[in-house]
Amino acid sequence: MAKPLQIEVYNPNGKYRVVSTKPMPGTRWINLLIEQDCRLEICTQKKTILSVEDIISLIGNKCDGVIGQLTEDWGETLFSALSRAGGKAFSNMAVGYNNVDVNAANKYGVAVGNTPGVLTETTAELAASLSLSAARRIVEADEFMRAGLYDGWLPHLFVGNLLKGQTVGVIGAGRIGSAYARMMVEGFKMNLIYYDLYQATRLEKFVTAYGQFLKANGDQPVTWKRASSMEEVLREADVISLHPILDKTTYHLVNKESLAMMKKEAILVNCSRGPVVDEVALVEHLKENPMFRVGLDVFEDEPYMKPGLADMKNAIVVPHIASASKWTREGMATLAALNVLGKIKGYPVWSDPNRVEPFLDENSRPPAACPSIVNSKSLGLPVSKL
Ligand SMILES: NC(=O)c1ccc[n+]([C@@H]2O[C@H](COP(=O)([O-])OP(=O)(O)OC[C@H]3O[C@@H](n4cnc5c(N)ncnc54)[C@H](O)[C@@H]3O)[C@@H](O)[C@H]2O)c1
Ligand SMILES: O=C(O)[C@H](O)CO
Repeated sequence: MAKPLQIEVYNPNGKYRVVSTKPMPGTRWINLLIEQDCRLEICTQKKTILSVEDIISLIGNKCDGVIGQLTEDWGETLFSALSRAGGKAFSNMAVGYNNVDVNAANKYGVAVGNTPGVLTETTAELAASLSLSAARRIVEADEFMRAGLYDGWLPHLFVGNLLKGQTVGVIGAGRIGSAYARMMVEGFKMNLIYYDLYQATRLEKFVTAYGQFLKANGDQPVTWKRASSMEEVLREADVISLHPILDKTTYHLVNKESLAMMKKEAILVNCSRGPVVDEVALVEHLKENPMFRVGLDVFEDEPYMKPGLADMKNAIVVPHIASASKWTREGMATLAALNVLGKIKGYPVWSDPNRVEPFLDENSRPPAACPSIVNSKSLGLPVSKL
């Protein structure tokens, strides 16, 4: 028989059994659960990615809800196990939920939570950092210094791209894509071209107003354009950042053909999900186009990189850290815990998952609602009037 996984138990006599597959930052989420009569079991096993079998053993015979991670495969097997154990709630500690089979959750009547909003600016800031680092070749220059290769200023040393006046392209102008666009437009006076299935009205208004402000002050105004196809963005933009969800329509959105449409000196940033980019085609493109640069937070076969990527000087790679600020990660833990708690308690679903601030205020009790349940309509869950 497999050895049981290590767990830490809080409030052993609590009425509802909630499992968290990982320790998460902060203590507020723990306190919120135990104050509301939950027995909380946190898996502390030193194993980064838990298997489906590991999670089945954590669920056991009686489990009211699980807080899980984006690295876990939440499909038919886990939802049926959770349902057999009496569970009615699961929440990812992430906004993206491509690791979750929502149809399977619907079949077993399990609510699926996610954590939107709290990570919008944090993730956009990382995308902006990667854009800048790629444009100004910061990682290459840092390696050069540390290798003791710097022997004096030279006119050609690490010459990169100036962002001001160039065009930033955003594919997927939702919460994070729009926040990133605002940063690049306002911070670096870039013009914007974006592609999304929906019009980003607030973003357009922001760029228009900022352009008018610049003009009134005698500066060159910034402009925006909603592209009618992704290809238009690829052809026109100097820096392109990917922020769509991962689904069938965005899998390998950037591939050999689309890379060939981009400018030879363009910068591509991906802080969405790895499979949005065909990484094998990207490695080839980086090899053939040394002036093309890329900043990646996510990878097609995470945690692995496709062969050759790590050798490319024109690639900056970081380990899926876009939401990694203390405040954000603590907030994500809180939202995930409140999704599970709210469903267990029979609370309604918060009416606007884009406005989750009331749940994050440490000085007041959170609203009696689930902050964000992605299958609330399918399950016919009531919506909060608050
Ligand atoms: N790297 C990280 O750590 C990190 C952190 C947070 C989020 N993410 C990823 O970012 C994604 C976006 O998060 P968000 O909060 O901005 O979500 P969101 O739902 O607000 O935005 C996603 C946008 O993508 C658009 N979209 C969907 N299909 C598209 C298509 N085929 N072409 C173009 N646009 C399309 C949607 O219309 C929407 O506007 C998440 O789903 C997650 O996968 C990654
Ligand atoms: O989807 C998400 O939330 C990220 O990938 C982790 O923050």
